[in-house]
Amino acid sequence: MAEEIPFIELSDITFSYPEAETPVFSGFSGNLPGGFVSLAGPNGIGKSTLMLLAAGRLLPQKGRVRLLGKDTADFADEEERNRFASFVYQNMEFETPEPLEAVLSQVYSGGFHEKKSDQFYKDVLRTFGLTDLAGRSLSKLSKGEMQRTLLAFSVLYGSRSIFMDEPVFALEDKQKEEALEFFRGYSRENRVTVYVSLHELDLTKKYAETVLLFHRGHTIDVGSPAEILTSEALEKAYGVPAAMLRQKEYLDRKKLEEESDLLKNRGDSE
Ligand SMILES: Nc1ncnc2c1ncn2[C@@H]1O[C@H](COP(=O)(O)OP(=O)(O)OP(=O)(O)O)[C@@H](O)[C@H]1O
Repeated sequence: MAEEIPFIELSDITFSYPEAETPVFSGFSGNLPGGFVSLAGPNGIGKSTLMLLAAGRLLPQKGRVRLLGKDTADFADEEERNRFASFVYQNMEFETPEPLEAVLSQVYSGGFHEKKSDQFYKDVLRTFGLTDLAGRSLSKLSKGEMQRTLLAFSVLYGSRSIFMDEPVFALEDKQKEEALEFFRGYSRENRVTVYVSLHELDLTKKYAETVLLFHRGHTIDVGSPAEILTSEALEKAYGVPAAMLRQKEYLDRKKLEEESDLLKNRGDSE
């Protein structure tokens, strides 16, 4: 039987940000699975960096990263890289005055879905609550509306995998659940791997097929949420009693909101 290719294969990678004192990863190796996968673990442990490396947005200084068997250093161009993976960053802004509907349809028509259908397009807009915003200029969207737009972009674009860094923190609770439910179904039905970093463990428990729990010293526990997210493992990973994790989630959410406000204010004053 042919051996199955791991979704992500990290071989002895070392990665440091410019001018950082310590590398985020040093001589790290491991295979990570596909499916609908949530990344959990303390702040600054390397969840975003791992996704950026896997999606070919960053390259390691040493070692190799393979995504679906392809060395991320060997993408012929941006188009090939985007065909393999799209990336939803934590804070993205668009200054274009174009209406949402025009940009969404450009993303769909210029994207990688082989068969395009009006019904699918409409369903995506409806799922993310964008139908009534179709005429709104992208630069006039609220934070939550922008996050819903980015989620729709990632689905309409049709890459073989989607990486998303804290993509739902500004949404209302019901919208978060609807979005994650949709991505789980989309991932299964279309065999598209979706990696999502989420600071809310309850959402990971409810929706993820697989969780990656990052520990200091770069071990990553991999398995189903029920297997991995035990009180003992969480206390070890986060270094706080499991009962305090809700308070931590609240603080993480505040931090994400503050960072995003800071960025917006900076953009507004420029
Ligand atoms: N652009 C950058 N320049 C320098 N250092 C960075 C940069 N981005 C991240 N880092 C550092 O790299 C380390 C890993 O960061 P990363 O963002 O991957 O962690 P994370 O687990 O996603 O954290 P969080 O949960 O807070 O988003 C941290 O020490 C962080 O401060």
